[in-house]
Amino acid sequence: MNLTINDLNKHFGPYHAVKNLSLSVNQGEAVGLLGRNGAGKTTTIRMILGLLQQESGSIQWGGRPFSRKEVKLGYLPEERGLYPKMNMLDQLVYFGQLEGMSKRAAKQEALKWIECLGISEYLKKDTGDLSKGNQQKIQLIAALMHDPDLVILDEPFSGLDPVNAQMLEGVIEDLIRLKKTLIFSSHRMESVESFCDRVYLMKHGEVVLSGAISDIKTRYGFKYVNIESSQPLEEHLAGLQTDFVKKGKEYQLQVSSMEQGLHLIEKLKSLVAIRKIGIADPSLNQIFIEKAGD
Ligand SMILES: Nc1ncnc2c1ncn2[C@@H]1O[C@H](COP(=O)(O)OP(=O)(O)OP(=O)(O)O)[C@@H](O)[C@H]1O
Repeated sequence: MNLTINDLNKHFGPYHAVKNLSLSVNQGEAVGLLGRNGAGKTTTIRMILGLLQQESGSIQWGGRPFSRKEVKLGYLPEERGLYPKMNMLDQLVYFGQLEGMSKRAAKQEALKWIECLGISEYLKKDTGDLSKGNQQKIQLIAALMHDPDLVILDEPFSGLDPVNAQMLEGVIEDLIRLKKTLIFSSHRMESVESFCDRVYLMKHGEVVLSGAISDIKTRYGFKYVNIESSQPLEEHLAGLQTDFVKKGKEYQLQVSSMEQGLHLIEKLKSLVAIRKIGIADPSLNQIFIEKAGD
C-alpha cells in the first residue's frame, strides 16, 4: 500500500523542526529521505512511527489514517537498540514476539535470517560482545523478520564493511522485488542512487528538492567532463577558459550541454595525453552539496 504524508508540522519549543512536509511512497518503491544532520529526517520518521505526535498534517496508509496497530512496519533505527547482555537468538525471538509472531515462528525466521546474513557462529553470544557491523545485522533482522509491508531504514549501511554492504544491497533489492513500501534515509548518496527512484531532500525542516533522481539531474541543466591525465592540466584548462575542480587525480569541468562537453573533449585530446575522459550527469552527491549546503 502507499504511504501519503500531507502538510506535516512539528516544533520543538520555538524551533520549527518539520515544516509543511508532504511526501508519498508507493508500494514497491524505495524513496530516499535525505538531508544534512538536523534537517528533520528522524523527526519525520518518528512521527510516522507514532513516537512523536505531529501538530498538524496527516499520515495515511492506503488512503486511511496510519495506525501502528494496522500496519506491519519494520524500522531499522540509526542508533543501536539492542540488549547487550542478551544473546542474539533470544533477542530476535523476543523482538519477533513483540511484533506479534509466535515464539516458534520467531525462532524459525530468526534462524533463517541469521544464516542468510552469515552470523550463525555468534548465535549464543551476547550482542554487546559483537562487532558494530554484526550488531547492525541483528537490528536489520529485527526490522525485517516479521515480513513488514512498510520498511523504514535509517542509515542501514552504518558499520558495514564492503562485503556486508553488498549483502545488505541484496536484501534491499529483495524488499523492492517483494513490493514493500520503503523509506531509505542515508548520507551515502551512491546507495540512494542505486535503490531509490525518487528522493525528498530536506533542509531546515522543509523539502527543498523532490522528484525522480533522473528528472532532478536533467533539470539541473549541466554536466561534467571528467578527465585524468599523466601530466598537470592546470595551464591547458586555464587556456581553455574553463572552470574546473581537481578531485584526487581527476579534473572535473562543468559544461552546460553534451555538445559543449564533446567539443571540449576534442580540444583536450589535441592538447594533452589523456588517461581517462568522460561526460557525466552531476552525481546526487554534488546536487546534495549544492542544495543542502548553506
Ligand atoms: N526531542 C527533541 N527536542 C528538541 N529538539 C529536538 C528534538 N529532536 C530533534 N530536535 C531538533 O530538531 C532538529 C531536527 O532533528 P532530526 O533528528 O530530525 O534531524 P535529522 O535530519 O534526523 O539529523 P541526522 O542526520 O543527524 O540524524 C534538530 O535541530 C534537532 O536538534
